[in-house]
Amino acid sequence: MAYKITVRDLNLFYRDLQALTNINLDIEEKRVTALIGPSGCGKSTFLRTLNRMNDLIEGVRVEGQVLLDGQDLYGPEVDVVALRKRVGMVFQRPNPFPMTVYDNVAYGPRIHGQKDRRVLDEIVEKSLKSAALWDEVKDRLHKTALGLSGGQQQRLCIARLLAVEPEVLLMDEPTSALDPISTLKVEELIRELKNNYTIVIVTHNMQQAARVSDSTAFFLNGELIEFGDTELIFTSPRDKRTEDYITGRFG
Ligand SMILES: Nc1ncnc2c1ncn2[C@@H]1O[C@H](COP(=O)(O)OP(=O)(O)OP(=O)(O)O)[C@@H](O)[C@H]1O
Repeated sequence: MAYKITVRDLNLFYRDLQALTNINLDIEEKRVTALIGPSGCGKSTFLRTLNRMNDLIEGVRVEGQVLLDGQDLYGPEVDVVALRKRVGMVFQRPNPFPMTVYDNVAYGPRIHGQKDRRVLDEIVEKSLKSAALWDEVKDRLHKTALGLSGGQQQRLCIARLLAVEPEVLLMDEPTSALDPISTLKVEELIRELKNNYTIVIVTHNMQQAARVSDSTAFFLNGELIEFGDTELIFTSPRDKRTEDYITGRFG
């Protein structure tokens, strides 16, 4: 089994508050890993350690190692901009830029120096197709992205990520602001995307974790309580706390 990301003895502090304690976890390549647990248990904090988004928060201190293809993300020579291109992130609320659909998707490639219109056209089409959005927007590429529905906007944000050819997609409750039909579309998309990408998703929705993920990690109070095959976690958890959570006894 190939591991894309390996986390070793990871601790994270927000000043005096320890938000993650001694996390050890291996994330498999081209699989979906779900992070579950009650509010405040550290899921989003952990997700952000995987592309150093926590660097943007004042007072954060990280100990331990996060290896991407064996290379420590927190090493001194790491180029954080290049890292975030390899490990992209989708947020709870879709956040398209106030520009056209086309320009949203072309934004990343342009920043990285791509100017050739034909190449950009190809990237935009390919990314929108990969995000299962092309058919819905091909006739409105040059209209504002803000006119799309919430679900379409979220898939556009995914297309925008795909345009810079990432390897890992981090998704922080990507469907929490969407209606049920848009949610199902994004879930379908996630299952498609894992053929080509390693995906880590935070979700509050147990059914969603069961539907989309291959592995599930259960966090509680900043600790990783249990990690394993999603089916096993949901049918025969080893830890009583995992069982209590997935059966809705708390959280
Ligand atoms: N920017 C921050 N500054 C200080 N403390 C923070 C910050 N972000 C999170 N925390 C704290 O770290 C702990 C973990 O928070 P985190 O947001 O990672 O949990 P979560 O499991 O993602 O929660 P939720 O499901 O509600 O989003 C909480 O105690 C939270 O208050």
